[in-house]
Amino acid sequence: MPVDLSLYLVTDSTPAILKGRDLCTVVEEALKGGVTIVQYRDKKSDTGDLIDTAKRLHEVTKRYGVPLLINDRVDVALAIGAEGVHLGQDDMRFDIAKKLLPKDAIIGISTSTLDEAQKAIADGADYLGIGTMFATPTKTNTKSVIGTAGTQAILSAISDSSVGTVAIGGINHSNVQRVLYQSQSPKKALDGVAIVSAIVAADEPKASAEQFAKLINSPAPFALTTQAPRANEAEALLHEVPQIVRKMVEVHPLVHNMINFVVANFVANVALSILMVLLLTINRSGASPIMSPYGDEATDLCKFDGALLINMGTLTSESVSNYQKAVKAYNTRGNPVIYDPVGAAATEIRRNAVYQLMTGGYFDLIKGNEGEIRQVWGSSPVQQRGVDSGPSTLDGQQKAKLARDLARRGRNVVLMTGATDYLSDGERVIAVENGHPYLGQVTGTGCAIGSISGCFLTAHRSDRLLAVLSGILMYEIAAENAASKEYVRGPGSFVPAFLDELYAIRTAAGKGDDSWFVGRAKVHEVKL
Ligand SMILES: Cc1ncc(COP(=O)(O)OP(=O)(O)O)c(N)n1
Ligand SMILES: Cc1ncsc1CCOP(=O)(O)O
Repeated sequence: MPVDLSLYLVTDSTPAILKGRDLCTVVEEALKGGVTIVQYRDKKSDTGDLIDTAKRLHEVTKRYGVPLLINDRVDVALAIGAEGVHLGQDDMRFDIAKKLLPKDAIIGISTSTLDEAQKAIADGADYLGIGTMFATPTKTNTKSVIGTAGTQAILSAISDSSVGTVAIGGINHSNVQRVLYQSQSPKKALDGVAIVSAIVAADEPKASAEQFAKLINSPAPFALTTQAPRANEAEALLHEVPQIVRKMVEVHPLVHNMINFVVANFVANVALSILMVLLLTINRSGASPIMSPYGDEATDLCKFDGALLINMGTLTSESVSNYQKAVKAYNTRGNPVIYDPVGAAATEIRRNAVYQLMTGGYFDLIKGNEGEIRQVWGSSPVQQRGVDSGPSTLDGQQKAKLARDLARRGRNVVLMTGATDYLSDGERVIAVENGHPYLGQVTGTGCAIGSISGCFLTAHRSDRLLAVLSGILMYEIAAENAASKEYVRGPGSFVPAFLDELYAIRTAAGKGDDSWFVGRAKVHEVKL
């Protein structure tokens, strides 16, 4: 019978985690809460004590009809008749363990690379413990931290195998749904998650396990199925754009901007031109919009069910923890989160911030220039100077592929901005050639796209790519209209004209007038 790996408890008897409590009592509480498999992992005890504790644990797990596996020690598993073992790469060889253990014993193998996974499958492992997912104080001697992207790469390469899979390392209530969602490859998903401290160290292990079981068995609040491309995808999407703009105007969405101080004023004005906006920067004054980069406020602000924009243009030592708090609040509620990794590759601190944010939360949309998107992908070969993209080294097809691959990896939407914008949800790739060079000469015009996208993602949740596309088109057509005014002579006179044109489109759309859009979109689908 296949083993239920969905909520896999790995024990730890160290004082920092077990906190002096009786291991069997803690495990029994966790079993009451819904743990489906238990691994006894104890690196310190002598063999005699290991056997005694394992025996007691086995009495408990048998009462709940849940298998007990022993970490590393085939001899202990044999001594107490446990259902199986979990072996690391440096433990007893699989073929020897297989020979020693009963035929139906469960054998799980730790894997952090594709080679290890393939070898374990070829040997006949029942399941793979894939990790380390995230760095964790519970095990500091881990070989590598592979995140959801590394896990997805392994799952994708072994999708033909029916081997069981669990992820391990740093998994807790706030990230478990994202781990399951973002690790998923098109043909193979994780069968479960392995947890140590979030259950064993919890004040109430039963409640903790119950909460995990609930989260594992319900879809991630931000989960959406990506749409398969239609025959004439670009045309089909364009057909829907005017109604999405009308919807956005009607819905009046709120966007919580954690934006850099250089562009805050401009972004606020852009957003106000198209809707009502909740703008967060530094001060609060009377009834004007709330101004704060304070992550703790997100717990209240996310209740408005708008979007969150993280724009790390003016990063400080406190920014990342504030962003993380806000992302957690919005992710938990399933509201859209946009990440604009401004200047991502410029400094070591920014590169680390990208890593921390990408591993710590789910972003519905990642929006950036070529240099930023390359850094997020993790392959930036060039040092970015300031926040500009720098000279491009990719042709159109390569840009489209990078946007597609990053979106596929994160199971979200990616917008790579430039003279041509590339937008992808991992399946469809759309190139947009609207806009005007003046946009590149006014600071904040790129950042404002993050805020605009937030409005559209809030108003139209069922197709994120279409939502973002509608926002870009409204924005870039407004820019073209502004630049064509005869009184616009350069970036200075362009800005007020641009705000006016955004306002004009919003007013027209509010009256059901779609004429602003007719024949204007310069959009095509990129086939890869
Ligand atoms: C389910 C599961 N996956 C991975 C591990 C890690 O095992 P290993 O690499 O042997 O490291 P130690 O647990 O021995 O520190 C695991 N125990 N369980
Ligand atoms: C045993 C093990 N192997 C990789 S990470 C890890 C520990 C996971 O502990 P936690 O769930 O507390 O992060």
